Amino acid sequence: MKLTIVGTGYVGLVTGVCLASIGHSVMCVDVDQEKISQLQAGRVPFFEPGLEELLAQQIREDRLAFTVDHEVAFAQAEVIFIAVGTPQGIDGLPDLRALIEVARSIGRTVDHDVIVVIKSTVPVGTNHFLSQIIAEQLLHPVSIQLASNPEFLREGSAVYDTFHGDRIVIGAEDEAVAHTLATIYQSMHIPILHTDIRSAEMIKYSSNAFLATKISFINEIANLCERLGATIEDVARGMGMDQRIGEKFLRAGIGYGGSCFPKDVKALLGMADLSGYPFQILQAVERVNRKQQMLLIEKATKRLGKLRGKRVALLGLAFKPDTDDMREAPSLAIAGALLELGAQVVGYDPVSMGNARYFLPSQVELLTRPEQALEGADAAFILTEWEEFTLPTFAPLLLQMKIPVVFDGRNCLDASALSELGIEYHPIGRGMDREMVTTSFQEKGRER
Ligand SMILES: NC(=O)C1=CN([C@@H]2O[C@H](COP(=O)(O)OP(=O)(O)OC[C@H]3O[C@@H](n4cnc5c(N)ncnc54)[C@H](O)[C@@H]3O)[C@@H](O)[C@H]2O)C=CC1
Ligand SMILES: O=C(O)[C@H]1O[C@H](OP(=O)(O)OP(=O)(O)OC[C@H]2O[C@@H](n3ccc(=O)[nH]c3=O)[C@H](O)[C@@H]2O)[C@H](O)[C@@H](O)[C@@H]1O
Repeated sequence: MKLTIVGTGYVGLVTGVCLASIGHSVMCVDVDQEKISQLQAGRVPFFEPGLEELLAQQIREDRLAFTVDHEVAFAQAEVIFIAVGTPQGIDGLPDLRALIEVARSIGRTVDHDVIVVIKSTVPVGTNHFLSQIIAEQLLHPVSIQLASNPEFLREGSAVYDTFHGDRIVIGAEDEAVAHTLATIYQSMHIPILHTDIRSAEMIKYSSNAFLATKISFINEIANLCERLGATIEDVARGMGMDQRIGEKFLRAGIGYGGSCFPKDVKALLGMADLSGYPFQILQAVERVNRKQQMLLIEKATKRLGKLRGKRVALLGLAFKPDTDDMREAPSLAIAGALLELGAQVVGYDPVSMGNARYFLPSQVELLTRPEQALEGADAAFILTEWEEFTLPTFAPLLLQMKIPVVFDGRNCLDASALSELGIEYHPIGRGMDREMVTTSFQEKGRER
């Protein structure tokens, strides 16, 4: 089919490239001329494993093209997918300006019947709202039907996720529209769930909010494990083996970040608020996440005393490995808090140094090699579980520190390798003082 994708961010580009690779003819449009020029030259403007190879192949095989001209992009389209950003607005709710702009442009431009699919994550009711905007702008007597098709890919494994998704959700009021969309994805052999539009919009937010809840929950269990002398990895494994719980998203750490969980949790809280329903669990999820981001600072202060004047090396700045995305990365809150405490902050990341310079305060010194960041440091914070930190070649670099003390916010280092080198290691959720906690707790019981 002839498909158009509006917006060439993560979702738009990955969707466009993947749909081209299963044989559709795809035209991508973006307002960012520089991005489009890069894409036309076969370059992906962000770090995403496997995407550039697939992009180049689709361009070569003439199934994928790019433009900044909406008229050109819409001219042949049978289905238009909208995947523009819906960033958090000043009131905490998603900013829908880019979507509204695209809806107006579709209304003014399209001169044939077309299905418009909203892929962007949007508050419940937005599809309906956008269909009104399109209708207000229509210059031609055509039928434009809307559908919701939320996206569930993760950055860092976006291409894999697109071909191996657990489900494709299609929100459409019209059976024929749902059928056309199902046909587009047919060769991916992924289960398709057809719902009404509002439920599809809600599935996206509830899924992200539930995953964020899982993370805050396991982080609180980890904090308790430290106090009660248990080990979070064993606890998470034991919980996850119960298929009703599932093993995924039970990695304790310094909290979730990224362009979606923080914003989508806020948006769902905002929607609940506007409808007069206090969403108490989700309020706690957000609070726990904010607190968890400060955990390494608490641990370092306990171990080293006041951090004023101390040199702290932040290793890993992106919000997770295999991406250079710095949006809402825990490193931002941690660096800001350390600077406020008067610490000297240095940072290193294998791929996100360019974005890090743009997102982090200028007082944070960025160094191009981990050993440079570690040299003379009083503390090292591991903030992203990049593979290079887990290799045997990494641990000896920690000996460059003033005193080698590591606070691992992702529990990704090998504790026994560090101990052999005489490096002091502070992971998350691994209780050390089992005896003391157990006896004091049991003694209390005996007293009763
Ligand atoms: N990043 C992710 O992993 C995921 C994002 N989402 C959702 O998908 C949506 C898009 O997210 P990202 O791809 O991260 O966004 P992004 O911010 O990386 O990219 C958005 C793109 O839209 C373009 N754009 C803005 N206005 C435009 C217009 N009028 N016409 C054409 N292009 C326009 C921008 O120039 C930009 O290239 C958001 O709603 C997000 O919540 C959903 C699942 C995963
Ligand atoms: O709506 C979105 O944009 C996307 O948001 C997340 O994907 P993403 O943000 O790319 O990354 P995740 O792998 O989900 O990680 C998010 C954050 O949670 C943290 N995390 C994840 C898993 C875990 O067990 N523990 C944990 O702390 C990560 O470090 C990261 O900071 C969802 O996983 C996707 O399904 C969804 O499409």
